[in-house]
Amino acid sequence: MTTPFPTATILGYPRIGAHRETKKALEAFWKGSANREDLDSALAQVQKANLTRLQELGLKEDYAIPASFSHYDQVLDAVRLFTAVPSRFASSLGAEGLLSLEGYFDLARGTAEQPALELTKWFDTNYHYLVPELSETTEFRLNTAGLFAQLDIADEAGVKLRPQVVGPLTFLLLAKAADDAAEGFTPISRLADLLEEYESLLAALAERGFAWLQLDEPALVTDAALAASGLDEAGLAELVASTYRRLSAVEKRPALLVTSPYGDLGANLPALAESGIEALHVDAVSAHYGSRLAEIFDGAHESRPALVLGAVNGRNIWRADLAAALKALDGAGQVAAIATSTSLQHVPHTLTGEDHLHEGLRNWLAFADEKVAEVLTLAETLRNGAASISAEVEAATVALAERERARGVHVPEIRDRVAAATAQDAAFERASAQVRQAAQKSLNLPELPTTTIGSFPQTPEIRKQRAAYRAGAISQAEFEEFLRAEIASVIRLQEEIGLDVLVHGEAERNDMVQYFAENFDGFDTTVNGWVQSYGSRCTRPSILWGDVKRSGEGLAGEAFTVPWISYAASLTEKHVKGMLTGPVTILAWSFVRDDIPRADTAYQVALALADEIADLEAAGIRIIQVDEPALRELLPLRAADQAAYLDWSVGSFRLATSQVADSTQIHTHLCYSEFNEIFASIDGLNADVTSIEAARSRLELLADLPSSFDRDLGPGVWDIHSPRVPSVDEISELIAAAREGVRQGHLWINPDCGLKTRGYAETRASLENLVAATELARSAQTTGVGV
Ligand code: MET
Ligand SMILES: [Zn+2]
Repeated sequence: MTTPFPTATILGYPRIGAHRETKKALEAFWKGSANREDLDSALAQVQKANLTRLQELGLKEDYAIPASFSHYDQVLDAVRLFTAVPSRFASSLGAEGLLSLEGYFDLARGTAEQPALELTKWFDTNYHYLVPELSETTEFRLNTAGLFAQLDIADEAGVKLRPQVVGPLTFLLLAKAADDAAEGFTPISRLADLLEEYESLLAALAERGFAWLQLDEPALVTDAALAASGLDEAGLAELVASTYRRLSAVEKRPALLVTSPYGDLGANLPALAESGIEALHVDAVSAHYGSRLAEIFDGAHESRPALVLGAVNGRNIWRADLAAALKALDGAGQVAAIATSTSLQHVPHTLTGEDHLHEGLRNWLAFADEKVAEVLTLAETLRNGAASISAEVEAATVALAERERARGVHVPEIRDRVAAATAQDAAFERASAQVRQAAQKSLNLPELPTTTIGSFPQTPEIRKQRAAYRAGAISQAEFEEFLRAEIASVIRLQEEIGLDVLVHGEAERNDMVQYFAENFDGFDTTVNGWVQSYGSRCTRPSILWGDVKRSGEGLAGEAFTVPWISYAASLTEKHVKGMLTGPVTILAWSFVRDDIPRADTAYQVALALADEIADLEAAGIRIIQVDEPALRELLPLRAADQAAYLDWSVGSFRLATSQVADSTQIHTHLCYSEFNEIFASIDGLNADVTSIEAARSRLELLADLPSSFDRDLGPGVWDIHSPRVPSVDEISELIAAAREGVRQGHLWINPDCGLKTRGYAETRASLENLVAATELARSAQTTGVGV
């Protein structure tokens, strides 16, 4: 264990490829248009290109580059590495009882017989991992094939890669009990068994001559780890200490680096520091360790791990304030290495090619490659002192000062408006639910009103026309003409089906957040700024860099959804919903400025939306939906921080929606959420009607609905994530369940989510069944049967 830890490193690098080569290779393989050999060679190329680039950038020390490539997901990699395969996937195991790459894809994507492992959010990021399913009989077995294949590719390229694996505690704390596990089984109860496999892994790596291993333990910065382990803070810290004491006691092993991205280790910090590991990474960006680091790493303790300071933000896209980073470095005690705070998997590859970005913006940014350079710059000071990087510090300081002064970053009128609005309670309040419900009787809605969530199928034709418009092949007028025809046909379809509250179908929107980014000041979009969401799926978040208002003249700017909604409304006697994306979701799915509190940005977005809502109302639209599918996404990992977040997230929704007439009905839509936590949020949002994803769980969530709940609710009765058409009977059953749970007169009938990923055939058939089932339920209600 004499190889020193490199002085500069990253916790992980994007694996989607600079031009999404990984995505393309995987999807071609899954489609059958490429064979395994094609896949392997395409992905080896991506990995080699990444290594070459990182070395060129300067990560040249041995073990500076982690083995962070993955064919799908890092947690699933650990499932394969330890053969932690649930029995329902037994047939995906190969002859030796191990998981091949093909079997690995079975777990990721599901098979004809088995749905995939559950996909869920990775801490408070927009990345999603696959949830391991364990039981008391899961037979762990070490299978190094996948990990070694990656290390071999690096060997060929002459790079000494640092093996990287999800740590044992995080693996078990993120896992869930398999369906066939005994009542009361908890994954963490398998720790001792799993550690045997980690011990074998250490031996196998030592055998191959690896001097370092990175074990990622982000679960140790969350309060969810307490619930998952059933321990209190001290109990968990003791478990952490004993786990790593045990691994450190393995005789022939690589030195251990334990990482703790996304937050504060709390009591687990001293536990890890005293456990015998050789290096400990802390996230010095999202945690404020203050003097706690210096107390442990002050140089007097020989037996302490090397401190790897995560000083460069790995998950935002802003250029580092190097002067501030130097200060943090100064206060941290004896720092052995500089790292990113998290893996760089959360940011795009590079700024190279993003030349169209607004004015100075490019100079304020750092994507993955630029962040590597920042890490190297800071690491330089470990050898040569702070003065050695004074030119770089100066350049960063100048860029930051320019950013602060740049046009649009600080718009006094917008700041004043937010300050004035948020100073009054009235800006967040509406009349009581009862008063509103009385005023909304004039909407003349039937019992059990039917509606959809907003989008209709985004057909290949729509995508083709949008691409033609963007490429300049058709004019704006031609494109708009096309969109109007599309809207007319969506309205006609809904009238034929007999839905009650109609939508315009969102054909003009490429994406529910980017569309707003394009119509607001303060945003910019990238051409190639893709980040992995899960597996081969990538998103291209917009960059929220300045103060926000609607684009166009004046502080209020110009309406942009109104022309489409009004056009749709002009084609029908029925109500057409105005459709907006809420402030929290706009923030959650964008890269957000780091120079002012998120709450302030959320309130700016809220007021821009309030302007659009006022214009929709003025145009005669009486039902307005503000979607907040991401409401819970940014929820802090530590309970102590959650109240402040809920205050501004819920507050910004209310600021956007509270200035309407009592007779205007505000809807919201929530999906991808933890159901048990959701009703308090729904109440807080103070919307009149909430549609919520529920079909897959067969409306289980209604069991948690408080009896005092007196708002309207539309639990989804059609799972739109699959192309299956639900029968009238199936929908009737769900409606019956919904009527048990929701107060009479307050139930809406709708699908789970928007229909943009569906085709028209299944959309029409499913909605017809939904309307038929609703009519059956209505007649049962009037005759008193089944109520
Ligand atoms: C992810 S929530 C989607 C809501 C949006 N209105 C749609 O129908 O697509
Ligand atoms: Zn949704």
